[in-house]
Amino acid sequence: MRFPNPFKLSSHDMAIDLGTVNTVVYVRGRGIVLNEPSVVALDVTGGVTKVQAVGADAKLMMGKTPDNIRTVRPLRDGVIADIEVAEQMIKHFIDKSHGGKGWITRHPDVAICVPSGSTMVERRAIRQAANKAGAAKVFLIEEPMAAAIGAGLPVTEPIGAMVVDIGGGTTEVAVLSLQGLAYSNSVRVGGDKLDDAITSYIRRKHNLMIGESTAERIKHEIGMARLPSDGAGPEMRVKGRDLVAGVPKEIGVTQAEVAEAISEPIGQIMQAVRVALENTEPELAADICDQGIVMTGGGALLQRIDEVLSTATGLPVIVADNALICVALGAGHAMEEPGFKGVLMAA
Ligand SMILES: Nc1ncnc2c1ncn2[C@@H]1O[C@H](COP(=O)(O)OP(=O)(O)OP(=O)(O)O)[C@@H](O)[C@H]1O
Repeated sequence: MRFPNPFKLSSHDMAIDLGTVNTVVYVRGRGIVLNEPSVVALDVTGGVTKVQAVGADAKLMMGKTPDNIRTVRPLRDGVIADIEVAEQMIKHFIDKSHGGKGWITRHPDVAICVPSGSTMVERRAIRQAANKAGAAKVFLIEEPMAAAIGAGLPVTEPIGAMVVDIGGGTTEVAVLSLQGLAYSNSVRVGGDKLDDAITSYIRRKHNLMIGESTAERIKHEIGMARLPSDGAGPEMRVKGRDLVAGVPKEIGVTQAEVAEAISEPIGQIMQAVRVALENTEPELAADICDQGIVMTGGGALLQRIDEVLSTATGLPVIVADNALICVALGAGHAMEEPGFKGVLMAA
């Protein structure tokens, strides 16, 4: 097993949070250099598959492509679902992070974040994809550990800390102490499940079919983890296809409806945290009682989710600064700082 020696590392070395929804890249000495959707658009004309666009450009095409173009998200639930497309995406992002030129003259060492609940097979797939994309050495770091380092928690000390990282595909709940995971649980419920719940609710209640991007926009604009205290809350105009008449239609959706729609997946996330607390050793539980719970990931930005978690657990809850990039920041610091080297796993 070899860990990256910080004195030998070159400025090409990087940490990648390869997320289900977003990929964030940290380059040694430069910090976060890229934050783009994990989406690839493929041109499949005449049986030959070519990459048409990656990242933000590909996301713009989602749900709007002609027959010969397919948009693909190569990760599902935090792990690789389509290895060939994932490789192309990683290669594109590595290349772009170095300005699109020259990096290939010195292959970088790469630290990649993996869900704590991922299997050996899933981890091997990530390592292979990174190697084929041009990485020299690949190190893995568990997402909750990276999130905790990125959030500035005292992971090297004998103090228990709890992190709840709500991503697009998974929610990671972990208790950390002394650079290790004392408890971890990864449930395959995250922002995507909230979007799906909004889509099904609007289909059922309003007979309107909406696209993935519209569901996500509704969540960002008026999504709330609990029913608004002032009645139905604000309304958003939403467009889609009427399932009965088969024509485009616009309706109004209220904040209370969205809160009702997402209540089930929110409940599943709360349940995962309760299970984690039940399984935490008493001394660590005492520390968590003092320090509270830190939330990271894009899902932590859902309005009032911190309040819901605090009510469900009776503990103080803090949403980390930079919640969306915490994992990549933490993985980057783990590569750069010798004090954290114990958290990197040789893949
Ligand atoms: N303001 C917001 N309100 C609600 N949800 C949000 C907000 N901002 C981002 N999100 C959601 O956060 C999710 C993306 O978070 P993040 O980038 O942490 O996930 P990821 O790393 O791609 O996923 P995973 O860790 O599961 O692989 C998306 O579902 C997105 O819709």
